[in-house]
Amino acid sequence: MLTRAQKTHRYYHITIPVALFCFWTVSTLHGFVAYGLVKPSTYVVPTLVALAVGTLVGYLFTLRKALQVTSEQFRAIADQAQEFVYLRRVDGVYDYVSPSCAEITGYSVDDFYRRPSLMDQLIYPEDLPLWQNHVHSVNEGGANDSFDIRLRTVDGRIKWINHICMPIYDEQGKQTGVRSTNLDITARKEGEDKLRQASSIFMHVTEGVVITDAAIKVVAVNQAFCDISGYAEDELLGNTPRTWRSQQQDDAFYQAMWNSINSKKQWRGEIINRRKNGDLYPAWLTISAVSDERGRITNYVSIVSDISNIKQSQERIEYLAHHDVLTGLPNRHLLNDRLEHAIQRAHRNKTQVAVMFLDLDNFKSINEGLGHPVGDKVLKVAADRLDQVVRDEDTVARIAGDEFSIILEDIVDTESVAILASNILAAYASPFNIDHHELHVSASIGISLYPDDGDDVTSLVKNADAAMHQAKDKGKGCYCFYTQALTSAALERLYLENQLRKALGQDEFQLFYQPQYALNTGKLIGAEALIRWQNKELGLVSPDRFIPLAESTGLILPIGEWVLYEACRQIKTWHDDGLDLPRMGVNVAGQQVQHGDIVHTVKRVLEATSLDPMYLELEITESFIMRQAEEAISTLRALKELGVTLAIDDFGTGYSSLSYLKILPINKLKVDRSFVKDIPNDKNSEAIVRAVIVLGKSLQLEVIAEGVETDAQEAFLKSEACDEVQGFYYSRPVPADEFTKILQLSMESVSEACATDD
Ligand SMILES: Nc1nc2c(ncn2[C@@H]2O[C@H](COP(=O)(O)O[C@H]3[C@@H](O)[C@H](n4cnc5c(=O)[nH]c(N)nc54)O[C@@H]3COP(=O)(O)O)[C@@H](O)[C@H]2O)c(=O)[nH]1
Repeated sequence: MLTRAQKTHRYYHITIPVALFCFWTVSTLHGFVAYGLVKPSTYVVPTLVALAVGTLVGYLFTLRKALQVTSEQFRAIADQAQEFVYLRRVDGVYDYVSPSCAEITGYSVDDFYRRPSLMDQLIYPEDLPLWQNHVHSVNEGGANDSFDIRLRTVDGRIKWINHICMPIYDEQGKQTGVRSTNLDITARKEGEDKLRQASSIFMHVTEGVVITDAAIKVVAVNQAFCDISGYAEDELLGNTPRTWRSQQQDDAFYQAMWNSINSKKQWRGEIINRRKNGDLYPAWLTISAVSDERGRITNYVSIVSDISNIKQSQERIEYLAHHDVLTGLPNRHLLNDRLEHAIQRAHRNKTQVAVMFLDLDNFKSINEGLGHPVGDKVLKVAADRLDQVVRDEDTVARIAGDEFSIILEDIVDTESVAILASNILAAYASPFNIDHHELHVSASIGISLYPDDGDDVTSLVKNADAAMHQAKDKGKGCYCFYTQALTSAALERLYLENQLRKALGQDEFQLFYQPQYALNTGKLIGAEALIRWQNKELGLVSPDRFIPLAESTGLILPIGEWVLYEACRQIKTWHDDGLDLPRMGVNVAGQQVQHGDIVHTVKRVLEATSLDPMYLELEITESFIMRQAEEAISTLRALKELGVTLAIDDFGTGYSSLSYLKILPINKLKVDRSFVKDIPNDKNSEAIVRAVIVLGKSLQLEVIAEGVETDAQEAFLKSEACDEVQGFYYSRPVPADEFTKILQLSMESVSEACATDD
């Protein structure tokens, strides 16, 4: 590779001898012509001058040759150098550029010769201030300089170089340029970066890292491990992992661990370690063996994660998955597990297991009437009382809402189970005092026995549930053992429920209307709307059969709303058709009132049907009103404010409190038909009916007697001055078209009576 100077002066060594020879020839010829051949001075002087000049030139040539050799040696070295070497004049022109410039920068030697100061243009923009400083200080006569800097190669890559720069001066000490070597240190820089990152990770990672040598002596630990273990770094360095061993793992554990490390170069798993303060903690540990290039293990790197929190969360999740949060009792899953095991044990030991299914009787009223916080407290007290009655080895579980289940193992005889059931009922006998409320909570209990009533979890729980429903049907607050007959009853109930769910959508309901009359005038004063269910498969289903089911399944809400709408629509239609009906009585189930939406529902229905509220009478059962007296009052008042009238249905059956009767916003008492039925044979019934009529009068309430079937009953009621009557004696409940005829007849008789009066 030729430098720019070599290229310029490559023919000088021929030019100078030729010039000397010309000088000697011209001088000698000049002497010969001027002084003649014989005179020595004519050729001696030029010869001496030529010899002297020749000697001097020869010396200079030797000197130059020596310089040229040195320069060629420099070039040879520079050409071979890994570094990119250049000589640059102060004006930026390159006198020499080594070939490795192409490898480092991507630009060729000729690119550098052609483009002065090319190096300045390659500097990475962020490093330009550093470079410009350097150039400035070199130009200002600065000394040698060495630093790392980034440049951008021809294809846009960034490379790190170590730049060494020395100023070049002429004989007068004036700086003529610079000599520079540039070593590509990109790989080293990347290595340093990686090392820095690794070191940063080592120091800051939240997992503990322990590095041992091949002899398993700790050579490095990070801060995280010191935090986890409680040891300071210098307490660990030089020691072995025995320092934090917990002795919780046996020899076989360590044997398996080392087998894995030796064969797979790695082991990972859970381990119990001991902190410096003696506490044990679970850790997730990964140990990796590190080998040198010859495959010899040089170190072991352990990564330790303290998983105490994860373990605690796991245990919490496990607990929540198997327990009821409110009461802390096992939930349905755990109950099923335990029952499964109990059955297996009983099977092996030829013993019996009893399953009790317990449902609180009036919990819904409390929960909805007094609010869920009170309901929650009731459930807790109910759970505590249960827990106190059963044996330690029995399982008490809360399986849903107000339903609990108890597993009794190793029972000697069914009598002992019955005694326990009685004890549970007795435990609920005393009132629950919650938030200043004295609440009376009873329970219904169903009992099934393994192996007689089922040999698996599902059938035992299902049969205990069926027995519990039997206890409810028997009047609540009692217990029942499962019998085979209950299964068919439960199946029928399920079938009925499924049909009932579809009934509204399939338009299977219809309203019948039963007339009500003023006893002293015989005038039609109203009608009671009574629902009928015509099902394709079941035929006509009595409300006595499906209303309790609708109430227990919550279906009473949509069904009740449908009844309300249909009754209001019908009376409005009659009115629009000019048929006079002063009042329409509609039965409202307790749940509809408790649900809290009844006021809005009634308002919405009245608006939708454009019925004047004065024509609507809501009949609410006495038992519900008295159970929920305090809570019901505000709802009844709101209903009254809408303009509707209110009647207490089935009066006489629900232990009315006189104090409540006085403040309830009601208009009418409806004597239950069970009392009317026994008139005139039963003096007690007569006395009750008489008392209700007197009570109604004293409270300025109207009294209607329902279930009137005979003229004797009517005569009795007349003699006691009962206001109104309803019953088969006058008419059975009839469909709307038949009732239209009753209405028309009634209007005709009224106009006849008016005509007679006239
Ligand atoms: N929540 C709702 N309950 C309703 C609705 N429709 C009816 N019911 C309740 O179902 C029970 C049975 O009702 P039903 O079979 O319709 O019986 C009513 C009358 O038919 C019957 N009655 C009337 N007069 C006589 C009679 O002289 N003798 C006799 N043996 N029975 C007679 O009484 C029932 C009306 O009772 P009541 O509502 O108490 O006035 C019943 O409890 C209904 O309340 C509904 O839409 N929603």
